[in-house]
Amino acid sequence: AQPNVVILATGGTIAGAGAEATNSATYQAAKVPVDKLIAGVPELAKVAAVRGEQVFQIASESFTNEHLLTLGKRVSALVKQADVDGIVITHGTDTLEETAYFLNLVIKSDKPIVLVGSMRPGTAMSADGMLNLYNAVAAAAAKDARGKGVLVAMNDELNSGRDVSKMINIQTGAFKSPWGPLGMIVEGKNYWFRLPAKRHTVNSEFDIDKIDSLPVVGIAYGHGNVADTAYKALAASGAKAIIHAGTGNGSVARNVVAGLRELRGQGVQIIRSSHVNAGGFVLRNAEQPDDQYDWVVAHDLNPQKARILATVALTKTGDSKELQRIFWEY
Ligand SMILES: NC(=O)C[C@H](N)C(=O)O
Repeated sequence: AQPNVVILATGGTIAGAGAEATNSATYQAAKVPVDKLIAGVPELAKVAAVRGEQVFQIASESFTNEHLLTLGKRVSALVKQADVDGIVITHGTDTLEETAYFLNLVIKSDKPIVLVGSMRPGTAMSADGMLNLYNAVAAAAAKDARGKGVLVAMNDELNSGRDVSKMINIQTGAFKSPWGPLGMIVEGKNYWFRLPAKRHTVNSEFDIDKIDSLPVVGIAYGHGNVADTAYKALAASGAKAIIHAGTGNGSVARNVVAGLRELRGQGVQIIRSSHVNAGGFVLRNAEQPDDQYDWVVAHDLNPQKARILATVALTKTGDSKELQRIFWEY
């Protein structure tokens, strides 16, 4: 019998439509329903018995914590079913890396969960959605994709949902991992080269079935001439942790240090990340005395991924040492 793959559709450009075939960048996201997406790629039937569910129909920049919870709980329920072998999630590309990492942390299953999007709407010349969707379904249907954590299948690559990030906003090769892809997918066949080193899915201490709300975690950007205004505003509006999207090695401007120490004194967790493009790697006690200030470093996670991990971790602990352990391990 064929493997059963469920496609959970959430919107994005892969469900987008533009006025003309020349509109590769000017179009409306989240227009085409999942049944039409599936009907558009009849070859899917060759690799799996596919059925679709429309979970949301939104552009991914509008994803909220509530969307993450709803989607996560649906994925968790489906992977427990004996008649489901793999899950594909169609998703806008803007926050795809966040949702992929979230699911990688909270879904207790080794069944393949594969996120996919496209950079061009289906109405455009050289639209990339059809092939990406075909490859994502083929990847999710394959036994060899099990146990590798949540995956992203785009542009012939299989990337870890933990590492992958949208690196450019136009080209189809937009998704890259700073540490390289796990494998390639060509003509619907997976070729693996490496495995994730960090804890995920079945080896994670987090479980979506036990999470019913997520705390607010904010991100503030480090740059020249910066003040502590944004950090303080985030804390005042209820953020339990603030990700410092820092310069370089998560460095913190002289003008901001005192404000962050004050916020930490009030109980807000301060997490140093970096906004350098090729993947920041923030070292503890380098640039700033984290032990002394009781701050946390985000390791190699970019600011938006650090937000996801902090949000999930804070459902279990408010202890900064525990948070730091979690940032090393996931
Ligand atoms: N390429 C895309 O999917 C971009 C779109 N803004 C989205 O994230 O929904």
